[in-house]
Amino acid sequence: MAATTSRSPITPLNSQIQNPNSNRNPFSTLKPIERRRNIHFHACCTGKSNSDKTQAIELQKLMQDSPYEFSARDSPPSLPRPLTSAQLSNLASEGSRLRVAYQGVRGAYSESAAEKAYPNCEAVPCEQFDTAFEAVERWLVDRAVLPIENSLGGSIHRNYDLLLRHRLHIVGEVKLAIRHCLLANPGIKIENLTRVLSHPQALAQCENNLTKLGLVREAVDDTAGAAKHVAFHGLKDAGAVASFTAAKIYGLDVLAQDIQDDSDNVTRFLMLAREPIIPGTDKPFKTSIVFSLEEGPGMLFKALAVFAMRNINLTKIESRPLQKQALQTSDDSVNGFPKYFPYLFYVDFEASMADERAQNALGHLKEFATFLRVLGSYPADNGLP
Ligand SMILES: O=C(O)C(=O)C[C@]1(C(=O)O)C=C[C@@H](O)C=C1
Repeated sequence: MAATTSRSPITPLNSQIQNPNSNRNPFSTLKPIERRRNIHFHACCTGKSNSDKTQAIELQKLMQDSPYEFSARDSPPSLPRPLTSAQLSNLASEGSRLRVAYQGVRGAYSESAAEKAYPNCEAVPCEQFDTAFEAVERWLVDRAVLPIENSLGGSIHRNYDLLLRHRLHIVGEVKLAIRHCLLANPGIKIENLTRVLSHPQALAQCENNLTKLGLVREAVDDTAGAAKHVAFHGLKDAGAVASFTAAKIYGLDVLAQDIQDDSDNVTRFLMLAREPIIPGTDKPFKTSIVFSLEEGPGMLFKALAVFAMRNINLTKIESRPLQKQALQTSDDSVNGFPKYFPYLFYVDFEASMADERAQNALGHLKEFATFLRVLGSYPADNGLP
């Protein structure tokens, strides 16, 4: 995978999570155990070493005792420890174990994506997407792997917004084939089910099949969390849409496999880091940017033309409302409402920032964009999902 450049200390974006004495050195002063802003890390991890395994077994016992999510607040000693300088120097060498944050609990697709992106990594579960971003910013982990779009369900808007709010860099992408199963407690049959729990994206990807089964959908934080909930509560009327792996972890039966509405169900995940990678031209690269434009006829057309005229292929465009911007002046509004809403445009294109065409295109775009940020330039995942 792509190597990082030198790992200079970062300043956390939000002063609430910055130690005032930190002097910008994350090792000397950041205290991850003192949780602020209500950060919850799931304490279980994919233990592979002996000590990790012992820890994982202990945590499993605790989880069995309690049907509720086990969080750092409940047991501070099991919080992920800050990286040591020795670990950091190891990170530069091939095959070292990176700590990679993902959203969800064990058995989530995001965990598989993290392991696909970084094969020897220690996948660190986080309750929310924001937590995963913050875990990287606070040097608790090295990377985050987060879903950004799915071939059936479309964009994961929350992560687009978080990409802008946080200052992490996209350092890679990984595509994962998503094969959903309908899971239930042992002995429960499909006809016993009245409702089904899962992540909203997963429910959307199985929309037609779940409608045919007449099941009421209930949204939860992640697919594996749904499986865990069904198992721990011994639910008889509810199933979960989750992975085969989640069925094994939580001891559920697989009532149906491949229940996604289309067999080609692929989610694209982004790999995020504190430092950007140095873009190359030795292999296919992609670049992700976000920009805003003045309101006016043809502005978006003009913006996209900077790529077309240089023969740069766009692979994705997403628009999101520009939040927290003051509403337009009264001259611009009709009956007290703004005449238009300001938008941000997220664009992915097939070129490296090391490519002169990309540099010229962005130079051109800057001439009339009101805001422009490069989110990352990274090797494209053109392999089989
Ligand atoms: O809930 C999970 O298992 C996740 O990893 C999240 C997620 C998503 O947010 O899109 C990831 C892949 C699938 O598309 C469904 C759910």
